[in-house]
Amino acid sequence: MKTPIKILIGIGIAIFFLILNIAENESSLIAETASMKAPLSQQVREGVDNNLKVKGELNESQALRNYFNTDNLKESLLTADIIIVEVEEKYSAAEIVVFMILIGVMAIIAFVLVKQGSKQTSREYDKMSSVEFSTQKESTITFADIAGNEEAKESIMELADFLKNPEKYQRYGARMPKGVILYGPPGTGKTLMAKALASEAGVDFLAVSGSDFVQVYAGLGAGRIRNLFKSAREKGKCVIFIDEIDAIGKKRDTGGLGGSDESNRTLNALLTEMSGFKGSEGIIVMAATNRLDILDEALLRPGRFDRQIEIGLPDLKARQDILKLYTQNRPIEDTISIEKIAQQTVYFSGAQLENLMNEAAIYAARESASFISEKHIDRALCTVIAGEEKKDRSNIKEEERRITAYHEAGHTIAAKLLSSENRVTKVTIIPTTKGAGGFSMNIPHDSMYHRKKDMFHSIKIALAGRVVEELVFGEENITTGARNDIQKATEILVIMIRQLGMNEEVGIINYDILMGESRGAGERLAEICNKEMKRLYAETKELIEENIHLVHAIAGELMARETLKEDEVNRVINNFKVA
Ligand SMILES: Nc1ncnc2c1ncn2[C@@H]1O[C@H](COP(=O)(O)OP(=O)(O)OP(=O)(O)O)[C@@H](O)[C@H]1O
Ligand SMILES: [Zn+2]
Repeated sequence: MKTPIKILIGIGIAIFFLILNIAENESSLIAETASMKAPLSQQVREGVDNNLKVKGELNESQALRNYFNTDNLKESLLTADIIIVEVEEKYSAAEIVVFMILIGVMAIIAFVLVKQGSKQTSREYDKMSSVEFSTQKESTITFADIAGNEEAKESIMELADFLKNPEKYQRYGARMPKGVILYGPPGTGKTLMAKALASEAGVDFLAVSGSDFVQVYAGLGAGRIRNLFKSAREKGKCVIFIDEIDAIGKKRDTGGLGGSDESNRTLNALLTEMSGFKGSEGIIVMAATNRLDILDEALLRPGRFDRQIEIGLPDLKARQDILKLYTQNRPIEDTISIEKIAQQTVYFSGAQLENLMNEAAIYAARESASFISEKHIDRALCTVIAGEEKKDRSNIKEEERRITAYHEAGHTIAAKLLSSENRVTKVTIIPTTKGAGGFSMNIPHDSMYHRKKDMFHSIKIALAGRVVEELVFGEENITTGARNDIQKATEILVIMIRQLGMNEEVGIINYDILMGESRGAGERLAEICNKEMKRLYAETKELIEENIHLVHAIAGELMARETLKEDEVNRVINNFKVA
């Protein structure tokens, strides 16, 4: 862009001088002698009168020559009977031609510049709207390269089968899922999963990032989406992978701030494209995000990203598997215990574990050591944890793990004791996207109605985390970990009391309807809710106190193994029943 700027400056200077020139030529006087109308002499003299410039053409008349020396030129000329004509000095034909050529040249330059610019923008536009995705035919990554996350792997393997044998599913009228969202913390292998799916199914892999679609030019994002799907269709079967889907798929603004218009348009294009292709076409769109909760609901509807798979941080066992994977092809000293490293790397993601082994390898290489030894790994641990005092940090972590283990054990034991129908399918102390720790429970119930007693049970199960914290660590050491639990318990209780007529004192009244008329009911309701909650908390505490041995057992197992599956939970509890 350098030459055009220089040309522009040149043109500017030319215009400036031209204007100056025109201004100078304004209102000149031409004096002629009466006898001689046409000036003969080449000599020109100028005089100034009342700011008027007088140009006299000198001919033989000596008189005129003298007049230039007087003060009052115009008057003197007139009294001397010299005709003066006041004229706008005309440009000569040559001057006009030059002037026109100049304007012409300028116009041409301007035209070329504009055209060049627009060509460049349109070229840029073309380049941008044709997304530069990385395509890989049968990328080399397979499911064998991914450790941990067994459940997620299983459901993605299912998809691979869908892609490989669509006929098998079509025969039964099964609809192939179009979109899958992988969600979870960064570096947990979401991209790996998508790549493995493509390679396992032997199809192309089209990878883009959501942030590629956030563009300055209006409509560009939407254009890129359309192009992406166009090339996908041309390829036939393929996996489209959209990393950071949240960049385009954030909840749409209903407030209508102009700024979000563009991303709305991109999101709409994506939704349209996804409804546009048939499942049988063999295209699967995979998207990854760190946060499922900020995505627009429209994205998660059936026919779009209707499968959501959580990819969590690895637990102890998964960390061991990942570490094994990354020590496989490295010279590791025999004395190194993978299990011990796994224990030291609580809350590490797969990417961090990979990084850890890589750093250790670098340290070993620097020393030209024959093996990667414990000291290299220790040093690498410090580097990866970056700056923080390793010892302190692992102490904090240990305490955190203990608290989380007991808190989750509380939920688990309460769930198992309150109803034999309750199944605890999984407990973990590895943070999930839903918060620290994780506890999942299946209650086989009639989904149409919830019984009053089930609702009370749900509240107690929610409170049990806090109850255990209080019982085991003391009232002063209770933590913020119960925030979501308290929210959930409150929500259930308030609905029971305000809307469902499940509290004798309040009666069978919908307080949301009544509220407008009776002021002060709010305070009374708050009092009743509080009283109810206190009762439920006390009952939960009693239940837990009687069974604290079970809590200790589950917490102990959790600290040792981080994640317990259903059968392991049942085994721990049953051990006590038999004894
Ligand atoms: N479960 C795993 N097994 C093996 N390697 C893993 C695993 N998880 C992560 N890694 C390593 O971490 C790297 C980064 O993983 P990946 O890019 O798939 O994470 P991601 O979840 O997509 O992260 P982000 O959210 O940051 O995009 C991988 O290339 C791999 O080396
Ligand atoms: Zn909890």
